[in-house]
Amino acid sequence: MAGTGVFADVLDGDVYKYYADGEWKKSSSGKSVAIINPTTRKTQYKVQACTQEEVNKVMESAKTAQKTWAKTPLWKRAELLHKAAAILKEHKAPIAECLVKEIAKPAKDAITEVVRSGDLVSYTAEEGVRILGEGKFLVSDSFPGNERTKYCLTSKVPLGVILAIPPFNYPVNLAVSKIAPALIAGNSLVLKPPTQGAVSALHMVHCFHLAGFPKGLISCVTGKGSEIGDFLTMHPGVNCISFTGGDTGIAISKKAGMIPLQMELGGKDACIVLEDADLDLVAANIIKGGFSYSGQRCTAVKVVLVMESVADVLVEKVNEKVAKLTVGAPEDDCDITPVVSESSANFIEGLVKDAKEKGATFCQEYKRDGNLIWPLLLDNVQPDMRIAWEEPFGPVLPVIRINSIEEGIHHCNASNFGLQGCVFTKDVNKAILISDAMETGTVQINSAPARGPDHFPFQGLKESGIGSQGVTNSINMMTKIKSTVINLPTPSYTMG
Ligand SMILES: NC(=O)C1=CN([C@@H]2O[C@H](COP(=O)(O)OP(=O)(O)OC[C@H]3O[C@@H](n4cnc5c(N)ncnc54)[C@H](OP(=O)(O)O)[C@@H]3O)[C@@H](O)[C@H]2O)C=CC1
Ligand SMILES: O=C(O)[C@H](O)COP(=O)(O)O
Repeated sequence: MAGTGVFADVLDGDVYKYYADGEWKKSSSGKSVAIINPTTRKTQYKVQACTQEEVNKVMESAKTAQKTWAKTPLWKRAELLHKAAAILKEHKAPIAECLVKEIAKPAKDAITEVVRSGDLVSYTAEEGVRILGEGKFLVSDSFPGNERTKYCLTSKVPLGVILAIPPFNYPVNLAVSKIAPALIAGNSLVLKPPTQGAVSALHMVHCFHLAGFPKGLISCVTGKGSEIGDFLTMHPGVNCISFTGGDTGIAISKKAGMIPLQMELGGKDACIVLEDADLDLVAANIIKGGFSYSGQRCTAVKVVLVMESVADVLVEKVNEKVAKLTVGAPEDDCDITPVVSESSANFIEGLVKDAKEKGATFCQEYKRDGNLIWPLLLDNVQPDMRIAWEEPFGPVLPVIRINSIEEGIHHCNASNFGLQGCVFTKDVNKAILISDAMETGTVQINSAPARGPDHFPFQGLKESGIGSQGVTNSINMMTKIKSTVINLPTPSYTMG
């Protein structure tokens, strides 16, 4: 159970502690931040509201710990990560329990998130050993005007202190996707978990603690992003920020100093459906892509662009499946569970009302109880409706009927976002042309968008992000190239 057994140290009375210098601590602020259970809408947990002074101390320890960690052999760093991964998986049940309570993730998906996270940590350890164990050897005579007098040796070196800020929807997985590459590459890491999801993240951090990482190498400071966020992201001790979330990331990019940024932001992933598509496959993917975790995935299908000639049949097939979705509590493993907060539910409702006023066809009756919103397909959505462009982050999916492929591509590319998209057709040649024309970081052919498997490159164009993640890209992003050049007094040619 959360906060008990091996996790007892994390809890003090009814407030979870923060993690600094290898210890669980109470904040000197004497204040806490409440985490509201999206289902009961009552306070479920409380976390420390850390102070700026505490953040300063964490940054200092992170800097000191990193210097020693960078001198720790790569195989030893990998060994500790494998240990943490095993502990994480062993304790999947209490961590999943937190995910259910603080972000209303369906019970089975919560377990999957923790197991997937353990696998990600192990995979990163292995990948790190491979790619960080290799460098480059260059010789000078390949560049015009040079003799073979210079040998250049390159290797990848750590950046220093990495600040990781994940969002509420995958507070464990999107935290370890930053922690593991940072650590294997020889960096230290400061985690600022999302408030909704903080307790799951604290339990995950405890698994790293139990694995025996050096003091100060990993820290976790809690508090509202709106209160300590700027102080963290503009802190001079931070050498790199890896952020996943919404528009906040755009503001951070403008404020951060001259440091590498990895930004994974919002999306409006389009699903383009051609006349020749297998409509049963499309309907199944729209359900999985649009409604899993109640649409609260950056990679959720967020607009369907279907050719008019097959639209009626597709909408009917999707509606049949929507009717079968179970709606209710995450503890009961329902398909559709309450969205993360009341303000999120209100925002979604605003989009629905706007679509109603402007004449969208409601395939189901709009129904809401607290934060629980029943799945809703909106047909005949027009470009003047907000839902055609905005990201609901909820179980409401717009369908726009199109008369040409160009119209579909135009709608996709007119979006401010450019995360992923998908196209359904049996004609692979058309699929490739459409994929090339779509201004998104990834296009899936005949499947819904997805970030996983976690070693695939994952990146957004435009307002969807900066840089690329996925295990290998994240390790590379959290390192820089260091060159050593050996200058010879006379040219030397191999076997010369
Ligand atoms: N492209 C991708 O890979 C993904 C993108 N997302 C996107 O994330 C959004 C949903 O997640 P959500 O958690 O609501 O996103 P937010 O942008 O609201 O929050 C993300 C994180 O930023 C923190 N934060 C808030 N304000 C600041 C600040 N001023 N400085 C620093 N950090 C701050 C939050 O903390 P706190 O909770 O305390 O406010 C949280 O940890 C959606 O737009 C979704 O598309 C989600 C998953 C993957
Ligand atoms: O927030 C998200 O959407 C996650 O990054 C999704 O991961 P997945 O597409 O692999 O479920």
